[in-house]
Amino acid sequence: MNQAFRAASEAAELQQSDGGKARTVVVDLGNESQVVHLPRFLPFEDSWKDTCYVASAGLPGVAYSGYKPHAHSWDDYPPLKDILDAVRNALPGSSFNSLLLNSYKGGNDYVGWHSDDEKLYGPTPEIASVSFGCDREFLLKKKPRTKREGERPSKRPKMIEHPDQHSFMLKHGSLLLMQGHTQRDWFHSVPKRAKAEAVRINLTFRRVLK
Ligand SMILES: O=C(O)CCC(=O)C(=O)O
Ligand SMILES: [Fe+2]
Repeated sequence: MNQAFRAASEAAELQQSDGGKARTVVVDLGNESQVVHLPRFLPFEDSWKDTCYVASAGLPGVAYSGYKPHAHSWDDYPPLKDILDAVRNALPGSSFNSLLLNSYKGGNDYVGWHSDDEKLYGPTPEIASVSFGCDREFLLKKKPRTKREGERPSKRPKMIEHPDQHSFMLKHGSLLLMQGHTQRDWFHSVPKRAKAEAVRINLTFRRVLK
């Protein structure tokens, strides 16, 4: 048995001493070949980093919810750069220069109501959201109406009434674009869903102003 196998099977024994809960399986394939399977090598809760931030060089740092993510370079993640290129091709004229990756390990992972209205995205941020993995619902809810600076009361009755809630099922490979005053006037969220068992990865491409 070579060194790597020995290390793996020792780890397997360790796991098996855990009341058999980890269900490590060591399969002797014969002829000095074997496979060791540790389904719970890392605890499910913290086996994967939940977020990752990628940005072009020279941009100011991003901070949200008291969290200041380290800015990785596009060269660190060539597949993410490829997706950025695909998004740019699909949306000519767009100028995304950063990306926030969120992973949802299952239906208990969620993003509460918020808007991405940080100053560094400017007054009308364009945000392109690409989803992979488990389908999850994405909700939009209109913010309570407050009178904006310099706004005069309108005398004309509103002709078009728009609904103040929307729901989108974001499927694997989908693209959702938030534009205009969506961040100023709307909240969005991805609520918990008991039935969503599989992992979902969401990428939001944004433009950080210099
Ligand atoms: O996961 C999603 O679809 C949305 C994520 C989001 O709202 C965010 O990263 O700000
Ligand atoms: Fe968001």
